[in-house]
Amino acid sequence: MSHALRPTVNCSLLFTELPLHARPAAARAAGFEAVEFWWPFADPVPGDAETEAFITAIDDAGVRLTGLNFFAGELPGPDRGVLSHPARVQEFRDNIDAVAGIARRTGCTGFNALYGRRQDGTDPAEQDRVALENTVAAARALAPLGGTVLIEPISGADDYPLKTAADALAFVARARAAGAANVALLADLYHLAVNGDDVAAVVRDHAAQFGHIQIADAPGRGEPGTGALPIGALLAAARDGGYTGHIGLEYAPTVPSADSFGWLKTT
Ligand SMILES: O=C(O)C(=O)CO
Repeated sequence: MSHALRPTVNCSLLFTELPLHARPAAARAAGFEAVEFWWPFADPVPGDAETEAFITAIDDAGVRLTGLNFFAGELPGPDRGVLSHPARVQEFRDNIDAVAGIARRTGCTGFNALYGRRQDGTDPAEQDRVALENTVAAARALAPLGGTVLIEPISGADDYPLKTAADALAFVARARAAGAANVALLADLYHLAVNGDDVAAVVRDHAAQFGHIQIADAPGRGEPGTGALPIGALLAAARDGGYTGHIGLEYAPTVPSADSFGWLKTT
């Protein structure tokens, strides 16, 4: 990237041609210094050997882990997060400890807690209450490690209640009012655009408060240049607006992953 914004490669969408543990090294070979992952294990609490293998893959590759999603149920799949699921509170709470353990070992500080879809037969207000309590618990556990709990509007599921930046910012404000200062919006420019948000206005008005930015082009979720989103201009505006964090490259490449970075030279 031709500006000061720093890329981090989302190894849950990029380099999926390779086994999970080979992806950090592939990102390094492509010239990157940082990676992020969706929760890379099937269970909320992985075994010690699984955890070690994951951390070793990152350490051996010589990259930094900058972002990690909390356990999100089946993703992609029916769940898209469990933060607001009353029946899954124990799984989420157990997962907080597992995430904190990885944070301690890796220095990772960005943790995406996907909200989850509305559940048939469950009062939305009850889901929102559970999400708030879980968020506060996660924020408290990660604060001593310098961690931030990220709240992300996503697209592709009508019953996922956080669709716009305003939706997520309202929830962030509630978490902060409940005492969790280390909670922030994850502005995924692709999801916001697909959901019809005014992405330029969101960046203009809130860039300095973003906890993290992720990018993919829209439509299609491919690498920048495969759709119509003015990603270069949006990232420049984010920088001008005071955003200094990483940029998560969270796209599904339309070409082999290693060949999908040409756009970086001109962005
Ligand atoms: O589910 C998705 O599409 C995500 O972006 C998760 O981080």
